[in-house]
Amino acid sequence: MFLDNKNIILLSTGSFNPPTNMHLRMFEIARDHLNRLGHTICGGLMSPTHDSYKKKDLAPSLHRCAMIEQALVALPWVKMSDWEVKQNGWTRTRQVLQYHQNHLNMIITSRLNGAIKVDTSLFPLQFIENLDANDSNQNRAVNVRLLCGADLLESFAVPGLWNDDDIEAIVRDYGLVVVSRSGSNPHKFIYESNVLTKYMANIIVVTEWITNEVSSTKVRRALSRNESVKFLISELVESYIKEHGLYETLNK
Ligand SMILES: Nc1ncnc2c1ncn2[C@@H]1O[C@H](COP(=O)(O)OP(=O)(O)OP(=O)(O)O)[C@@H](O)[C@H]1O
Ligand SMILES: NC(=O)c1ccc[n+]([C@@H]2O[C@H](COP(=O)(O)O)[C@@H](O)[C@H]2O)c1
Ligand SMILES: [Zn+2]
Repeated sequence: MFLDNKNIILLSTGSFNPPTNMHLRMFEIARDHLNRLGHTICGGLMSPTHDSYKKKDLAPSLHRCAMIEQALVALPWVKMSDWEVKQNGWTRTRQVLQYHQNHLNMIITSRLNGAIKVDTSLFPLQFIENLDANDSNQNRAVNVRLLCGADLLESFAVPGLWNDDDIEAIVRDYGLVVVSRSGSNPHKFIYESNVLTKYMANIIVVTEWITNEVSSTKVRRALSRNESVKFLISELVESYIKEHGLYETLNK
């Protein structure tokens, strides 16, 4: 029932419309915290949601993927996964976790057998090299965990947004790493949920003491007003946005 796997890949899902410095910092904050708890962070994944995820002012995934790639130049231990955006429609987060965990298991098995050729590009080279150097099966097992902000956790309570089965499977089979966000109270939220309390051992709450309330919504608003977004998003992402004229006007 409890995830005792120490090797972790952090997977963050979201719109990333556009990716902000806080999306990147979440990975760093989580990695520091989990290292202290004795886990090994083998890598990170950012998985942008499909275009059919109807969200206001959502830029086409082609641009969101390109912006994530630009943002990740500064964070090479995290990779962008375009699997979600390549599907025929929106994919539920449980299935996103499942796909990436299966893919990872396949890589681990194939490296062990040294036989089948599997695409390893989603994961940092260092991680793949470590797999090859490590011949113990036990040490090779890696758990994909969902990395999210506290607002995403709290969205579990929005009626009709998440299947109860999915919530249970996510906390039971994958686990959560939740970064606090001002205005949220993840501990209280866990306490008020029976299923989250049942699996609380699989939920790691990371308090972000250096709070930073940058959000994609605020960045889009600043861009549409022709205000500076310097130090809120990476310079490469900013150049990409300007080059493609993104977020110049917003829907009312
Ligand atoms: N400032 C922040 N603190 C903690 N978590 C954050 C922060 N900004 C984003 N996140 C997390 O990043 C993930 C992706 O979120 P998302 O793409 O919705 O970004 P956002 O900045 O909240 O965008 P939007 O304003 O468009 O909702 C979510 O898990 C969200 O909780
Ligand atoms: N039922 C589900 O699996 C479910 C519901 C709502 C949002 N989500 C995901 O959570 C993320 C939320 O992103 P936003 O905060 O940008 O809306 C997206 O990646 C979305 O696909 C999943
Ligand atoms: Zn959001």
